[in-house]
Amino acid sequence: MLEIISGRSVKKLDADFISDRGITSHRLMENAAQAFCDWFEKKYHRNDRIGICCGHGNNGGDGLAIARLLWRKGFDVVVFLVGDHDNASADCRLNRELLPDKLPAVSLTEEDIQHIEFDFDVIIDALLGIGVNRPLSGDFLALVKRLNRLIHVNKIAVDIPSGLPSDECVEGDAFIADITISFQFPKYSLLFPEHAGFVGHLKVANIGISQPFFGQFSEGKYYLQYKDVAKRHLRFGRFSHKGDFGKVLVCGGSYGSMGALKMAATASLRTGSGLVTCLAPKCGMGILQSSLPEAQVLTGEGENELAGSVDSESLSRFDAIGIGPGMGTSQTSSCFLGKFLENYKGPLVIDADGINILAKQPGLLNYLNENVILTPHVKEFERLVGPCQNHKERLDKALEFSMKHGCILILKGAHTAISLPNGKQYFNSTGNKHMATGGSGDVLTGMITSFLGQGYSVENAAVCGVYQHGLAGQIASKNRLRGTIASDIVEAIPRTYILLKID
Ligand SMILES: NC(=O)C1=CN([C@@H]2O[C@H](COP(=O)(O)OP(=O)(O)OC[C@H]3O[C@@H](n4cnc5c(N)ncnc54)[C@H](O)[C@@H]3O)[C@@H](O)[C@H]2O)[C@H](O)CC1
Ligand SMILES: [K+]
Repeated sequence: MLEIISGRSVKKLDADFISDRGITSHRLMENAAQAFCDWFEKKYHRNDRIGICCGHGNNGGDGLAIARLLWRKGFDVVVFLVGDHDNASADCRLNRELLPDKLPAVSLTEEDIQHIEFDFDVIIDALLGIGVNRPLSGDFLALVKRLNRLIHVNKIAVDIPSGLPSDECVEGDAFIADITISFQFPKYSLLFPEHAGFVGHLKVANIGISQPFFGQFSEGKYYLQYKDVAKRHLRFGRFSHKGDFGKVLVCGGSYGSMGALKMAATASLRTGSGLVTCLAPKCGMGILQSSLPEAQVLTGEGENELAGSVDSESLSRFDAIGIGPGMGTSQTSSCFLGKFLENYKGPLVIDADGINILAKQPGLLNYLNENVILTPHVKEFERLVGPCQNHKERLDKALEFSMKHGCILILKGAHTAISLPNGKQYFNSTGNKHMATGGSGDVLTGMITSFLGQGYSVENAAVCGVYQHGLAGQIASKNRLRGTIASDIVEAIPRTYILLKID
């Protein structure tokens, strides 16, 4: 797993790594530049015209090293220098001295920036990195604004788009990148939805700092990787039977919202559950039986919404339960949820209207425990904890909530955050914008419920569910783009197992 550490710890991390390995800071910068160029070379052509904008700190140093390496490989490169290069950082200065004589390097003043022509196919932003300590102004601001106005140019940020602080929300302007190549781990603020428009597509480049080094600086925040997820999966043997794959119950649905329950139940089946039962109001019987013949259907007391109660003995027959999709938030459904929480203490996912009911009846929060996973999207989360000013505050509150109530909280979004009661937070690296479609959350509920039913720990069910849900979204949207619907995500779940090499 990639540790996400704060900007203020990066300098110390670099210094410790350098002294431990007996290398120079220049070498580490060279590694960073090389990692960038290895990626760049695969994507761009020698006849692309490349402008590299370099500040006077180490981010600028990275830019200058990148310019030299690309030039040596035969790329058409021009360097623009901005900032106080008379007082540049040592490695920035050294890389400036190492620039080949023939490589054009132009110092820009605020005045030049307004008039100079930027006729490039690619702009590389190495103006400011994690050392930014104030909003952009002067020549930096002028250049960033100018670059942001350029069209038909591919814009790439080195480490972080210039102007974005590494751990906080931006104030003022920042470089708008199509792609951000962040070194070693994604800087925390690159995961904020407020910054999505600046970051573009996020890639992480390994610059050779080993994981044990990160361990010493751990702040309990991690970016999920393929291999971290694969190893959390349980393996089933040749003689496994459907009982081993778990019996799960998905509860919810109401008149006009039965599709949500159907989606969750189908996702449980596609994730591998041995037996899936739906518990719905009476109006759901025909719909569910005919649209999902593989599932069993139980109906509760209510005609159009879940009503009354189910005794604890009946509930204890299931290995895991998911509750909430499409259930509505009426008084009747709220009473149903209250009685359900009183009677069921096993592995549980609460989603959608289940969460909305908890928000309306905070007394029910007392039923949360270490077996429970909550999966709110941003609006549901704010109903639960109150309005937040920005995503950073949301993430802090999510962790607080999880620690206070002893349950797992999954805050859904572009980099879904899984908060654990032990204070750790995992950030998802899979998924894309095409998953922002009705029913996508119900699919996640079904997947996590399925993993719980298969005997995964709550943490592993949450991690595998979130990661694989994103992967299924990527597969589903590959040839459908904005035409992707939630059922396509369900259909793609089996292929995530192929990618993860898990049968
Ligand atoms: N392990 C790694 O991740 C490595 C990262 N590297 C790169 O180094 C930068 C961080 O470098 P640093 O010198 O600390 O900071 P900056 O380059 O961002 O520049 C700081 C410099 O700029 C001044 N400054 C701050 N804010 C502003 C502003 N708004 N306007 C103008 N000037 C500003 C500040 O006073 C300093 O003088 C990291 O992001 C990576 O790109 C290394 O290459 C090695 C490994
Ligand atoms: K940058």
